[in-house]
Amino acid sequence: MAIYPDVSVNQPHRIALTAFLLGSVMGLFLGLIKFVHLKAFDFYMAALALFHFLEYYTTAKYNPSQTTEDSFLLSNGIEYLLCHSFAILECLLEYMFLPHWKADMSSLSHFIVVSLGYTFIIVGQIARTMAMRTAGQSFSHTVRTSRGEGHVLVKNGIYQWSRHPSYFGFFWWAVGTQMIMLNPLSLVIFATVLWKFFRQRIKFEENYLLRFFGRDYYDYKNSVPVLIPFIA
Ligand SMILES: C[S@@+](CC[C@H](N)C(=O)[O-])C[C@H]1O[C@@H](n2cnc3c(N)ncnc32)[C@H](O)[C@@H]1O
Repeated sequence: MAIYPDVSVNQPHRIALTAFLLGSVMGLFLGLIKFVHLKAFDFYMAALALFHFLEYYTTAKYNPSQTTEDSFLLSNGIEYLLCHSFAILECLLEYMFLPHWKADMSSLSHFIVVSLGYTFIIVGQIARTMAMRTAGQSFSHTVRTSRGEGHVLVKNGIYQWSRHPSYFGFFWWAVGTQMIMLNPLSLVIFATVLWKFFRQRIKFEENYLLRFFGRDYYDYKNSVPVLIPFIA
């Protein structure tokens, strides 16, 4: 088993450039927070850059042999790209036409939604990163259809609380990003698209987990929830 990521699928100049660009986006938007009115948009861009950086970093640290340039998860499908593009557009257009509504934190309802949003982002990111760390070699960005070397059933750590903690984290993180920006349309779109995606993915993934681990996975599945609403 390789200790370091395979350099042929982790070309150093590309990894360095991608990490540099993600760090620059994060630094730029965090640096601008002091000077802009719509601070939530800056936090969103910084959270997005941090999320993609951590996808690669955590894979490289805890599952090095399976790390590739795709571990940044920047090519995460057209729907993912469309959702984030729509969210940026919605945020900026609503701000253009309703600047006071968008950045108004004096109303109690805005305050509650935004505070919950930041909580979801933090909890979601921590859950996602902890899941990748705990699962280690058992984690893979694509669902395994055959049991690979080093793939063991993980039930410890954060997997005691949710049986799909990285999906739980991703879902709540994404919902939180739309809540902090007070993006009503994108909130509905993100929640619906991700809910459908994870419901189908969990069904598919669990079919294989039951084949790999049999009764052990069956018992685990029946005792630990997912913690995404209405996904049993
Ligand atoms: C993207 S990871 C997601 C893991 C898990 N669904 C989660 O949300 O943390 C997908 C891979 O994890 C593996 N996997 C999922 N749950 C697992 C568990 N409890 N133990 C070991 N492998 C697991 C699946 O076989 C699949 O190849």
